[in-house]
Amino acid sequence: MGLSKFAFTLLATDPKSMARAGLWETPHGTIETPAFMPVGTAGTVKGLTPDQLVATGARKILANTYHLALRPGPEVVADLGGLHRFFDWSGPILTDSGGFQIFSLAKLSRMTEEGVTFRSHLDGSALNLTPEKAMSIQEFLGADVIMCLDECPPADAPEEHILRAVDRTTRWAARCREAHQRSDQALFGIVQGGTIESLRIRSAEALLPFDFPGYAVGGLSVGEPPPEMYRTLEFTTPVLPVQKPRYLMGVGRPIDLIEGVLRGIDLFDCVMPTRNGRNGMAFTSTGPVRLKNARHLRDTSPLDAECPCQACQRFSRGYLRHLFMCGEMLGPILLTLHNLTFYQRLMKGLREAILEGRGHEFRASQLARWG
Ligand SMILES: CNc1nc2cc3c(=O)[nH]c(N)nc3c(CC[C@H]3O[C@@H](OC)[C@H](OC)[C@@H]3OC)c2[nH]1
Repeated sequence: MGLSKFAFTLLATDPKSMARAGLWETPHGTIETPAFMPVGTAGTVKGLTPDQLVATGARKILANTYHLALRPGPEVVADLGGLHRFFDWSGPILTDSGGFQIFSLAKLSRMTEEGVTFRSHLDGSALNLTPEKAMSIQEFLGADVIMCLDECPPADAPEEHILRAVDRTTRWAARCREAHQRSDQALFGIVQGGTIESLRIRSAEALLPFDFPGYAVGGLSVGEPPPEMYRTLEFTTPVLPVQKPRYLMGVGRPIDLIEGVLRGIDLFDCVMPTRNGRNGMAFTSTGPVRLKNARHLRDTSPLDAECPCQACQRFSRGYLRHLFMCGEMLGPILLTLHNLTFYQRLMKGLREAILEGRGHEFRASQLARWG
């Protein structure tokens, strides 16, 4: 059975929370969970070479179907050897189905039962994304983990809109399951339902019979208050299979990763460490640091004394600030390197705490230091 390639082994579950630590086998290596996946939208984590990315501790990255489907196009990526060859990444890769990006990026988009029609944000050309096309695109790209095409309603959508999105997402999941051919790829179902318990349960229960190798919690990190996201996880993850990985899409800040793990999430992705890094905002073990702030002008201290990354081991805060003030490209590169190292070290610490039975104490230990 092809999907035996995606065995997920639980190593420990925290006695006082839903936190778990596990090992997830993929055709491109084993992922230690909980894990954070850096976002690489157009086939690159902006500013980093693959070796630098490995140095941060990352073992899995994302590409993004919407961007690559438009440019250079799935067939071109396939002709160039597929995503792993394309950016010479030997680790696992996950792609999204593209539906979410279409709503956040495309100029015009319209959704019907058939699929989503939209105009490319690049050249305005009209495109049509159906569940079947989302499968063939992701098969051409060749990621290890691919996502169903789903409908992610805005956080403030009325309940009947969220209900319609849940049921369409379920119908599209059936079409994706039907259309997906490659047995060396794991197709994840995506649970919708906003922050409404009955609709989250409806969505999760409707996806269980498909026996997906993993389940994503979608429809969050779309503007809802964090406590609403946490509450939603509390009644959503228990409906999902214990023995399958759970992926919370688009999340989040460091505290959101901790709160998500404590509520049973295994995988995360977010642009925050890379995007904030490019803008001079660093996550550190004593809280966030805005490097463009004048207070760092003559600061000889490292960005984060506990961090093993190049930015912290070799340079002063004064130098890093200088790079940003001059618009030097080394600034964003070094802070991207640092922020991803911070996220990977955070997940490593959380995983070790869970393995030692003290996962539930991890939040307090971190918050005390972040100020
Ligand atoms: C920021 N908040 C957020 N909430 C989200 C909710 C959904 C959702 O319900 N369904 C789908 N299909 N995708 C979602 C996504 C996009 C994740 C992708 O966004 C990409 O980041 C730019 C990344 O791809 C490099 C990732 O692909 C795996 C969300 N992002």
